[in-house]
Amino acid sequence: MTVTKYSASGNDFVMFVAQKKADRSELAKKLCHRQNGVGADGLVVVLPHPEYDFEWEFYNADGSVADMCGNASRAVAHFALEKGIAKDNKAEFLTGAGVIRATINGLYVVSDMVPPDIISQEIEEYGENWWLINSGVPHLVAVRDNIDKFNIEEARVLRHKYNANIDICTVKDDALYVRTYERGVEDETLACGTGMVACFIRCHKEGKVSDKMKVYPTSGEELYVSYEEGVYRFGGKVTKTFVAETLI
Ligand SMILES: N[C@@H](CCC[C@H](N)C(=O)O)C(=O)O
Repeated sequence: MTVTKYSASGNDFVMFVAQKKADRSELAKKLCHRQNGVGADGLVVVLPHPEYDFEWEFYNADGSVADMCGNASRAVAHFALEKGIAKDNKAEFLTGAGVIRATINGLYVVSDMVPPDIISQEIEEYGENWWLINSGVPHLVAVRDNIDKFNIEEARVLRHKYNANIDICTVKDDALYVRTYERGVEDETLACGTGMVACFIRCHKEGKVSDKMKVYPTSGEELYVSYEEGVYRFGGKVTKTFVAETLI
């Protein structure tokens, strides 16, 4: 099987085109395995759709299905354009969280995110206030003075208690800095798109950021999140790493 590997702000994905929906959970685990497979945070399968350019199946590295992935939404838009599945530098596709519209400009891809749901602003854990926000998938978000220290054991406890990804963020020098413990990878990843958007949403609602902010995840890559005409928008570069024939 031929697969394409992408990195989007440090989140990495294996992707391929298929014709029919299937349970590809075991395949996702094998392909995403860092030693015995291709190695990735997630698998994206692009499938035909009668109304949109395509629809996707998204799997985390542990084989679990997730409704949305902000970084993969940008990478798959680039992939679909190259394959001729999307046209005119635009991709419109169906995810478990709803329809994503992406604009592709070379390697720079911007996704219009699905409308978020702020589930709770009143969660108190480990001496701080967390907001539970669904920005496509659920994120528990705390804002701190600095994010140098991220207690992964505590994040793991919260991840299971709330069945959410866990994010800490800080605003510094007109930019937002974000670290995310990801569900389904079960560790901190180099970046998480829906996590960056969820952090922006909380900071924006609290008046800590302007309508458009540079955002830096753990990888150090520069992205932006904005709130324009009622839409949260997430943009940055994607990297097509390689195309390979797998024997898995
Ligand atoms: N890395 C993604 C989010 C992928 C899904 C997440 N791990 C979950 O299971 O909720 C992103 O860039 O948004």
